[in-house]
Amino acid sequence: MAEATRSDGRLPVIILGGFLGAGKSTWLRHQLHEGRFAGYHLLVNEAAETPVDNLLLSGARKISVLAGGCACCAGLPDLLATLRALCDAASGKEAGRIAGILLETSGLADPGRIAAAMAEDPVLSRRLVLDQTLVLVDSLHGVQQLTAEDLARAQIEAADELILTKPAAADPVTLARLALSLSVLNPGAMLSAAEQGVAVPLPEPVPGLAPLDLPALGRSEPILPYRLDVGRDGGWVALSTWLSALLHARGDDIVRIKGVVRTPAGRLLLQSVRRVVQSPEILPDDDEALAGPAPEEGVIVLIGRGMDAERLALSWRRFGT
Ligand SMILES: Nc1nc2c(ncn2[C@@H]2O[C@H](COP(=O)(O)OP(=O)(O)OP(=O)(O)O)[C@@H](O)[C@H]2O)c(=O)[nH]1
Repeated sequence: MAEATRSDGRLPVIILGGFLGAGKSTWLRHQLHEGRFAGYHLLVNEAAETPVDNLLLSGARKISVLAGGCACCAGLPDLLATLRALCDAASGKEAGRIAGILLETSGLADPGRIAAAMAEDPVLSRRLVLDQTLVLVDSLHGVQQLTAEDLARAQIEAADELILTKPAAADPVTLARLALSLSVLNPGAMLSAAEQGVAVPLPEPVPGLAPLDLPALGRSEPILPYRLDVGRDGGWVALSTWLSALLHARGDDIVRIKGVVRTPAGRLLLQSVRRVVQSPEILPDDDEALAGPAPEEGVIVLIGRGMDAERLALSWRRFGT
C-alpha cells in the first residue's frame, strides 16, 4: 500500500527538470534503486516521438511515457489529460496505491510553465499539490548553457532544489563558479551535488571567485528533435564514425543524440550530450525487462537547432551504404 496522500486529499507531484542530457534519468534510476519514490507513478516526457528515457527506469513500478511533445508546450494538453486520468485512478480503482506523481520532463521543458498550467487547471488545482521542483544542472555543460540558453536559466529559476550532476569530471574552479552562479540566480533553492545519482559534497567555495557574468539573451532558433532511421542491420562501425564526424562538424548545433541500435554486442542505448559521446549501455534483449514501451531499434533522435531531416538522412545514406 502506498503512503497516504496529503491530509486535504491532494496527491503530491514532483517535477524533475533540467536541460537536455543533464542526467535526469540517470539520477532518477539511482533513486528508484535506493527505494525512493516508492508508490509514485512516474510520467516520463520526451519531446521526440521515439522514447528512450524510460529504458533507464526499469526500477519503476508504474510508468507512463508522454512522447512526441514537450510537456510545457506542445505536449501540455496530453500531460494535463494524463494527470486528470491519474487523479481519477487515485480516487477510484487505484485508491490508496498511488503515493504521488513524479514527472520527469523533457530537457526542453520549463518546469515553471508546467507548474503554472497545473495551478490554473480547475480540476488539477483541487486534486494535486506541487510538492517539489527538482532541477538538475550538468556540471560539464552548465556554464555554456547558462551563458547561451534562456531556457536553462528559466529551469534554474523554477527550482526548489538544484542538483549539480557529473561533478567528478568537472574542473573544480569552473564547478565552484557554476555553484556560486546558481545561488545568485535562485538564492532560495537548496543546492546539492550528485555523481551518477549518488549524493556527493558540493565544491569548496573559492575565495574571491565571482559568479558568471551572464549576458542578456535575445530570441534564438528553437531546439527541435529530428528522427533519423539508421536501419536495423548492423553497420555499427559506420554509424559511430558518421556520428563522430557529424558531432565534429555540427556539435555546436546538436545538443543531444539518443537512440537504440543493434550491434554485434547486442542492442545498445546510444547517447551523446553536446560533443561528449557516452559509453553505450547494453540493453537486455527481453523487452519485458524494460520499463514502458519497447524501444524502436534502428532509430536515433538528434535534438538541436537548424538541422534538416532530409539532409541528415541523405548524409547517413551516402556514408553508411
Ligand atoms: N559522468 C557522469 N555522467 C552522467 C551523470 N549523470 C548522467 N550522466 C550521463 O549523461 C548522459 C545523459 O544522461 P541522462 O540521464 O540520459 O540525461 P537526461 O537529463 O535524462 O537526458 P534528456 O532526457 O535527453 O534531457 C548519459 O550518457 C549518462 O550516462 C553523472 O552524474 N556523471
